[in-house]
Amino acid sequence: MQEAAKTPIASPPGATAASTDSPARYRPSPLVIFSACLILVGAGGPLLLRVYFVHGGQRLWLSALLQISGWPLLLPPLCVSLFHGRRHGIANLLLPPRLVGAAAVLGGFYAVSCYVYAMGSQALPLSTSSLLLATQLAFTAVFAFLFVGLRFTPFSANAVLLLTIGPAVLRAVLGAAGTMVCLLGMAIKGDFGALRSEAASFGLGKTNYYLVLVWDAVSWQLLNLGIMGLITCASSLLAGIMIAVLLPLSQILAVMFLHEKFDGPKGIALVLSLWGFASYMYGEKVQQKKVEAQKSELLQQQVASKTEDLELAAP
Ligand SMILES: Nc1ncnc2[nH]cnc12
Repeated sequence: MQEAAKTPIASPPGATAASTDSPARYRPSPLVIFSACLILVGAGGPLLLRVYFVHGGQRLWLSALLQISGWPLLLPPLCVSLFHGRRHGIANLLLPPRLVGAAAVLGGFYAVSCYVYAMGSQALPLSTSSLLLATQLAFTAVFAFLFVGLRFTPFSANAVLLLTIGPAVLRAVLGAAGTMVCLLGMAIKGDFGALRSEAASFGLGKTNYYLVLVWDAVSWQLLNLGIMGLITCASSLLAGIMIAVLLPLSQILAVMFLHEKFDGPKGIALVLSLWGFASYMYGEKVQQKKVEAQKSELLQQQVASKTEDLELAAP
């Protein structure tokens, strides 16, 4: 998308390469569409976390764990990728230990950030905590501006190829490290002992208590998988935009399932986020048209110079 437009040498793996002789049209790749859908389905993560608190849940480390612990869901597709990639040599599939170490440290910070998000979700209505989630876009935009103005070289193109497997591995490492921190926090705070009594007194019943926990963990994982997919296949900016799009969706879900009020400021936030999304899409279209126009101009110049050469060479 936007970052891809700045990288004329290689497109990100998920971008549908437009051939030079096809009409100038941008089509998001199936992977990009799939990742965007995962983010929309992942809206269930913040919703179910709020359901947990609204109906009597109180354990903060447990709710941080829910946001992280779905990472084993990545293992089956990861094993399939590794199995398919084995003919390129197992050494090529292993990530450098320093990178794995860095992901593990980040996993620790991730656990703390999930704990803080859980505090927000406990104290605030879903529509307000979603508003905070959407502010990620501002940070993403700044970091995308700082780091992603880089052009693709053969080395970074190779890195993109490696990264098609890398993010899933890194996410699993991040999740495993974060899970350890949350389990430790749960043990210290006595969450394991409190689980049974919390389930027994849960407003929606014992079975629903466990269902809420399981589906919340799954939803958060889908949300984060979608975010990672968009970052890898399109751009971090588009990922940020999609997270911001979760805002109106969360507001609608909050009104429907949690009977939250829909007041003026929330309406303004909703209009602004939809406007921002539309503006991004429009900008993408304009940018893509410019790139395609440059491409076809270049093609015409090449054809003209070839014709000239042929005319000169003719007897
Ligand atoms: N991507 C994310 N954003 C905010 N909170 C989260 N908790 C788990 N994943 C999260």
